[in-house]
Amino acid sequence: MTGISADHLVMRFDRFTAVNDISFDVAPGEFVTLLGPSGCGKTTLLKMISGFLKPSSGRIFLGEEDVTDRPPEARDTALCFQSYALFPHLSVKENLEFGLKQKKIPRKDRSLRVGEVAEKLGLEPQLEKLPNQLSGGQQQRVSLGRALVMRPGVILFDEPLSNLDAKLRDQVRIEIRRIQQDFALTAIYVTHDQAEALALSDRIFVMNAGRVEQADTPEVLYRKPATRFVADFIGGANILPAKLKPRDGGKDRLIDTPAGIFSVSREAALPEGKICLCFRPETARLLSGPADDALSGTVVTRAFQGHFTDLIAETNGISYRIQARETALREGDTVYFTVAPEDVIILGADA
Ligand SMILES: Nc1ncnc2c1ncn2[C@@H]1O[C@H](COP(=O)(O)OP(=O)(O)OP(=O)(O)O)[C@@H](O)[C@H]1O
Repeated sequence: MTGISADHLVMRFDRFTAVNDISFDVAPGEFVTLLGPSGCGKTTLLKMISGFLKPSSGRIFLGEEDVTDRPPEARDTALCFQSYALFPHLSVKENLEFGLKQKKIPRKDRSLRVGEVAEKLGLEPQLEKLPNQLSGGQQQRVSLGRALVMRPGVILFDEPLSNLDAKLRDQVRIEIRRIQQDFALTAIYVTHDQAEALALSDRIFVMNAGRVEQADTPEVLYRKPATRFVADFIGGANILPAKLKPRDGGKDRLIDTPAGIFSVSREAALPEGKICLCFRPETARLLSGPADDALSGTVVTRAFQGHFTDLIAETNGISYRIQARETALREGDTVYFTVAPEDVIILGADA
């Protein structure tokens, strides 16, 4: 297994900096997702790792080896991307074999590898078909298979599921994770779909404007986002302007927001300067009526979602989302709720 390290990577296109001083270590066998909005530099970073782009400055290591100046074919990486890029005139088997032939792998070894990968991916019945005789999911699998037969130490994915419908996306996503583990591959996966990132990754690098804002496990990113951008990008977050109440001698700190006064544990670190308060919609606990420490708002919209009901409520012109397990509340009703101090996240307002 091969780890990946980046040391102060920068990519400039003329005067525009697409990747701005990124350093990281990915452990052997780790599954890391690059997540961020369109244009934040995900694909550029992936292309530098695979060798299709040479960084303006900085170094890339695969294992112990500095590969910065090596072309893609001399790196232990394989790339799998969205437009399946299969050769239309070659059968599935020939498509799978293509890279192996180019690498002059002997015939016997080629059929062994193709057989193994076809079996793992359930492609054996399709081997003689042409790509246009396959479904989108099958084509994506061939594309994945083509990368896997090369037995790379590192596999790189660029939005591999974006051409698939929602159901198939779920299936292939599970397959990708299983295959990555079965083949003990180190994986870097690019997406702007946060649900995909949360479900797949050991760690997610949340990118914004050419930088990594936070690199952490999905759980930490969700529960302890380091910046407002991360809180907003990962999961639904209610973000409210906030001020620390000056006279708060009790067990918890009191935070004043337009939606009411929240408590946050004294242990929670408070950033310098202006702050904002964040809570996740599902952490609001509904009360049956007014209570001492209750927050309240007017229900503006209600949307039944099956296993929960989404309420958009408003207080003093600020709206926020609450996810209720079960509720009879309707538009115009008053919702009373609390958020436990440990579920309240305080962030710098400017970050
Ligand atoms: N060859 C290039 N020349 C000039 N600018 C480029 C080039 N390649 C990328 N860029 C710019 O660099 C920025 C990052 O592009 P990149 O493709 O890495 O974004 P991304 O995060 O992968 O976005 P998306 O999710 O839309 O694919 C964008 O603003 C893009 O316009």
